[in-house]
Amino acid sequence: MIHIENIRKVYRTRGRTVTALDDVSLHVAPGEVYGVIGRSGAGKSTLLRSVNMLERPDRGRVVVDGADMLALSERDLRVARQRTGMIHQHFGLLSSRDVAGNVAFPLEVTGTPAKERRRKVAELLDLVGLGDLGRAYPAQLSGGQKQRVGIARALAGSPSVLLSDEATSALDPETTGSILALLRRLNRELGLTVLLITHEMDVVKQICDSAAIMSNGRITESGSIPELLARPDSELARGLFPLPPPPVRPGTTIVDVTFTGTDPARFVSALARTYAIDADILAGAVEDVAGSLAGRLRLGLPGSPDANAAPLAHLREHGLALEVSA
Ligand SMILES: Nc1ncnc2c1ncn2[C@@H]1O[C@H](COP(=O)(O)OP(=O)(O)OP(=O)(O)O)[C@@H](O)[C@H]1O
Repeated sequence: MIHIENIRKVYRTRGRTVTALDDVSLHVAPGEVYGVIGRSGAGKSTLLRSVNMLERPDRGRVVVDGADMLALSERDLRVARQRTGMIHQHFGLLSSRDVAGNVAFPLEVTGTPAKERRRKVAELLDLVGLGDLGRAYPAQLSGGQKQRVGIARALAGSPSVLLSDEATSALDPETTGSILALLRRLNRELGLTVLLITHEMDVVKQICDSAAIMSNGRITESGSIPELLARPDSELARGLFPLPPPPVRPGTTIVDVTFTGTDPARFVSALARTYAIDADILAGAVEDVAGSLAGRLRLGLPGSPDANAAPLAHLREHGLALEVSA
């Protein structure tokens, strides 16, 4: 649905040169919720804005729903942008217009007749749970309600793709949860593909099917969440399930096991059953990630890593990612 290939973007301002995107490629499949996570300045906004050409990459290729975005004329680009809705951290609502007027705005721009506009606005407000707030003004709304208006407006052009620019960063955790649940529902019910950028691991944990980690204008890790968690030394796993530094325990093998879709009790009891090992559980973080159980568990196995070669191989053979320290 979104194919970004080897894009590069360099900003040059007053003698300063910043490479915001350094050979970035990303592939978002139709119907998935894809999160790009990274620190401030990593290049996330530039990447997101390159999808609908709010920023034009210096080179590379961006294809959205079959349209080669860099090759489009201004007119065709306007049409392609309507198929790509966008929501923002600070909502971007017009304070002089009521809720219905804000949602109607893109429909006015594209010349939708008034009657059709009214029908569509009512339908969109119902969809985002604001059916009775059409006459309210943005100043009268909570942050969560404002973002719902932003989402309704972004969906006015019946887009196939929704771009979310830190949409929950200005919201408290509970409201964040309800907006993410709404995005997930729209993703499932409308088949909407969602590409979001965030600096919060919790957002990835709550709704993403796939993710990429960005740092200094580059993508350091990308793939589906189970794929990423299965990688040895996964940066995403460490971010999602932080554990304290490993303790020093002479004569013990410390192993951090990352798992997804497995009940951790199963591999701990398999070690006891097959190898008669009494593993100590030293730390752990287990959560529901995108609907399945995932986490990291730190085990202490008696003996050196060499002495534990067979049980460690057994764990790896069962698809678990391990980080071993003595
Ligand atoms: N219009 C611009 N002109 C010059 N430099 C820019 C411009 N936009 C972004 N940059 C620089 O490009 C780099 C990447 O910025 P970008 O906003 O894409 O990162 P980000 O990961 O979204 O960070 P944040 O979460 O703080 O917005 C930063 O060093 C930033 O200062």
